[in-house]
Amino acid sequence: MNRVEPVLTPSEIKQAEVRAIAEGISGLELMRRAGRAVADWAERMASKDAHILVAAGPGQNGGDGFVVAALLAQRGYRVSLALLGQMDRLTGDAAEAAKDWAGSVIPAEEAPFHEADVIIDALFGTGLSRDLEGLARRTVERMDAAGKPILAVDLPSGLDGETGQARGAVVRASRTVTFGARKPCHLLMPGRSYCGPVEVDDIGIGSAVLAESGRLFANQPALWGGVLPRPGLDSHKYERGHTLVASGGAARTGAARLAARAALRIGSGLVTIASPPEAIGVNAAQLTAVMLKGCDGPEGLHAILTDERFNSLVLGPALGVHAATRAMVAVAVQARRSLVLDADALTSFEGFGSELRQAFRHGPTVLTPHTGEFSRLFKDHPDILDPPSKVERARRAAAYTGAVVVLKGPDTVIAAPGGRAAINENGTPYLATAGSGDTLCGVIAGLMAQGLPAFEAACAGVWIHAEAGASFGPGLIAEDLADLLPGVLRELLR
Ligand SMILES: NC(=O)C1=CN([C@@H]2O[C@H](COP(=O)(O)OP(=O)(O)OC[C@H]3O[C@@H](n4cnc5c(N)ncnc54)[C@H](OP(=O)(O)O)[C@@H]3O)[C@@H](O)[C@H]2O)[C@@H](O)CC1
Ligand SMILES: Nc1ncnc2c1ncn2[C@@H]1O[C@H](COP(=O)(O)OP(=O)(O)O)[C@@H](O)[C@H]1O
Ligand SMILES: [K+]
Repeated sequence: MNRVEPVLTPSEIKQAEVRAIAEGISGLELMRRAGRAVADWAERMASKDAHILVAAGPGQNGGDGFVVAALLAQRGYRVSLALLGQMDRLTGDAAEAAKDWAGSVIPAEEAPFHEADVIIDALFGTGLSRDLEGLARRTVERMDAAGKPILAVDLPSGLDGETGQARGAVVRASRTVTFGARKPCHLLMPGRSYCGPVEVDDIGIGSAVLAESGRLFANQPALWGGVLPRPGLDSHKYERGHTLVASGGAARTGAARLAARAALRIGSGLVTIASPPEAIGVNAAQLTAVMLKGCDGPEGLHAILTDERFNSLVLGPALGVHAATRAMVAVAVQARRSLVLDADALTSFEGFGSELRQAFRHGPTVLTPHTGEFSRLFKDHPDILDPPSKVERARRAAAYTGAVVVLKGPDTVIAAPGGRAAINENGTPYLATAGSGDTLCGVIAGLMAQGLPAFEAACAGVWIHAEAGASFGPGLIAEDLADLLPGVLRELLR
């Protein structure tokens, strides 16, 4: 299993750079290594007679560009360099690196992007601090419109390194070479879609990066693979947990069954559907290994939960948006079982979001809203909804509720109340299909039933669910997902 991959924000990578410099390497040497890493990748993109155009910006990202230009010229390429800004305004290591470049410097407004075979985008990196306007914006737009292969230095210019949002205009890169660690913009949408494949070059700051990391990670098996449940030789089913999934009324039972089957497939020893009396017949007709119990509203749930063996619950899928659903959540919270809340269990709190303040701090709880549910749930909380970073929004929701928050989408973010967070990236758009979220709830609840802590269960559940979907691809429907889980588990547990 590979190592846990930290993701560093622009300010954290800056700290790591400072730390590395304090430990003895010079800033200029870091810049030279960064430039060399980019030049090596440029060589893989360009034929020997290629014309390579480096677009350098006014800061240290531009400094990297000067190093790349000088190296590629030394290696025999036809290289031109266009500068956004003035040579005599370059500062720090960039001013030093610019001395390596003996060629002419073309003003950015005259950069011949159309004549290049490969463009090196060294306009802006982690230091972009506001929306692009005027010449900076026009330069990014012209570079993009040229339709040439673009190799981005650190990140595609115009992307906000922390949020992954476009700031006015963005370069669409064919490949990106970044330094030390990936930044949030390489994983979050829409940023990820502008980067192309992202190469991380250590440039000698690996240990400094690790020292500055600790709060944000790429969601990969290395993060949670070590705690995945493995039944012992003498395990019996109750040791593998008993998941309870609440079903909706007679016309709304499918979502619960999707969640229940997924919980069973991921390894929960037993799974029971708690069904309203009028839906027992419908549910019974379609269940085999999953068990069934009558459950009439909050009182019914309370009665079932007197059996301590139900250790993990799913509430929400097709449960109905009303006060009774809120009351069922209250019963579940009182019972202090592992709890996954989704869909209607979240939407029922629209306008009642304040009731969630620290509501889940006593028991392991995971909330799995998609963007719409998230906005409804916290509509009276601009402090949670407003931050431009999806990671920050999920973290604030987690801190507010005391639950692990899984903010779903193509770049699902999982955040714990203490600030630990992970970004998922192994999904497929084919997961955008009805009932796929219900299955995810079952996977997470089934993992918690087997003893995984909420954050690890949520991270593992999101990754496994996405991997299952991606392994199927086109034509995927939610019914397929549970039966794809064994294949993913088999690989993970090898
Ligand atoms: N960290 C590391 O380990 C290493 C980092 N390295 C490299 O350093 C890069 C970070 O350098 P950086 O901090 O100088 O930032 P950078 O992206 O060049 O931009 C700042 C410049 O842009 C300007 N500016 C900003 N916004 C603007 C706008 N909207 N429109 C117009 N101008 C705007 C801003 O000017 P000002 O805001 O002062 O007006 C300033 O001049 C990093 O991405 C990596 O490539 C490597 O060399 C080695 C190891
Ligand atoms: N474009 C996408 N790429 C990857 N995963 C996606 C994409 N769109 C949706 N998903 C995933 O599909 C699932 C959809 O869940 P949800 O919106 O709750 O669906 P439903 O309510 O129909 O069950 C989530 O796990 C989400 O992360
Ligand atoms: K760049």
